Amino acid sequence: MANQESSESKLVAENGDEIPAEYLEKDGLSEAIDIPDTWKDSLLLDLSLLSSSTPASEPEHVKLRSALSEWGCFQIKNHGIESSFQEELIEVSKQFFALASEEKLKYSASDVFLGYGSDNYGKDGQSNWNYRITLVISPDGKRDLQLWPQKPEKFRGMIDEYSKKLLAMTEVIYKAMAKSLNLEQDCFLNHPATQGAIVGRFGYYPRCPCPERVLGVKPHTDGSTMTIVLGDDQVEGLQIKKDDQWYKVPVNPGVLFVNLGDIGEVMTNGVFKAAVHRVVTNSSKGRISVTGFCIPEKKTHIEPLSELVSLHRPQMFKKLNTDEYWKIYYENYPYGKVRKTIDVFRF
Ligand SMILES: O=C(O)CCC(=O)C(=O)O
Ligand SMILES: [Fe+2]
Repeated sequence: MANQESSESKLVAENGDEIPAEYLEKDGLSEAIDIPDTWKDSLLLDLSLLSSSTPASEPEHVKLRSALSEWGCFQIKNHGIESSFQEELIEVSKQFFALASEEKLKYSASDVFLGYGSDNYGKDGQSNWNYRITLVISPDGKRDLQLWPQKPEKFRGMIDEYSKKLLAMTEVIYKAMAKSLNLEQDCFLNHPATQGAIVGRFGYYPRCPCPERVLGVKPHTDGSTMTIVLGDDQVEGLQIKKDDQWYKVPVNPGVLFVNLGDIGEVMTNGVFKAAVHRVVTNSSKGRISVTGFCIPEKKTHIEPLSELVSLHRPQMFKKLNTDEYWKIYYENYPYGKVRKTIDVFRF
């Protein structure tokens, strides 16, 4: 990864300079369309109808199952996080990115993934138009507080509070996923894939003079079990791909976006899909997002749940070791060789 000093100066193109070739997509971007109205409703779930006391017969479980099998993602409302809290977290994140470079660079790390920096890979067409700070936010014992910003003053407290809310939400969703598949309700929660950590990625996508050829994040699936995105409610940017067509994720105040990652697809033996997604840029507005990735522990072996393997549905993925998985993910992720790392583990 390029050093943080140079990555900090590269995005000055947002002020009208020429865009460095490393950000430019050779062939431009394929167009995205709105999600058809018929699907929009099916992809918006009411989390209050999916709490642990809800019987599996609740129709919202059918919606959940079909959203994850067809799209690998959905949006949630009535999740218990106040809109005012969401707005404040976006605002405080924005204030962090508005700080002087010198202050932000205090939190850069040698790690390819954690700390402050940008997805700057230095080769033509490979860099993403963003700044981000990535932190382990849960459980408390796995946090590296050296990387947690001291400014703005409220940031740490809000991250702490959000991590607790996220954890509670993931538990509800894992249980609902199990029920939607007629499985024992704790089968995901008790699985090693959900015992790791939640990593928070606070992202800033500056406005970009050439959104037709520059992406905030290139097409990928997440290396997570599940991911929850809190997006700016003023600016679109996230898009999902289904059957070779890109769709814009609608901006909906108070609503969160949930997608399955590669590990979730492996666990469910491909019954649920990891959503392929990307982030586009915008010529008039910058965008902020707060993404929570639920990732398994290092050196963990993951294979499909035996309940989802049968004569009719043979095992689709080999047992994977998370260290091996991440090695392949990082060898390929920025370079566009393998967009879905789990394809390597497919039978
Ligand atoms: O900013 C977003 O909306 C999503 C970011 C994302 O896909 C990622 O960091 O993996
Ligand atoms: Fe992602």
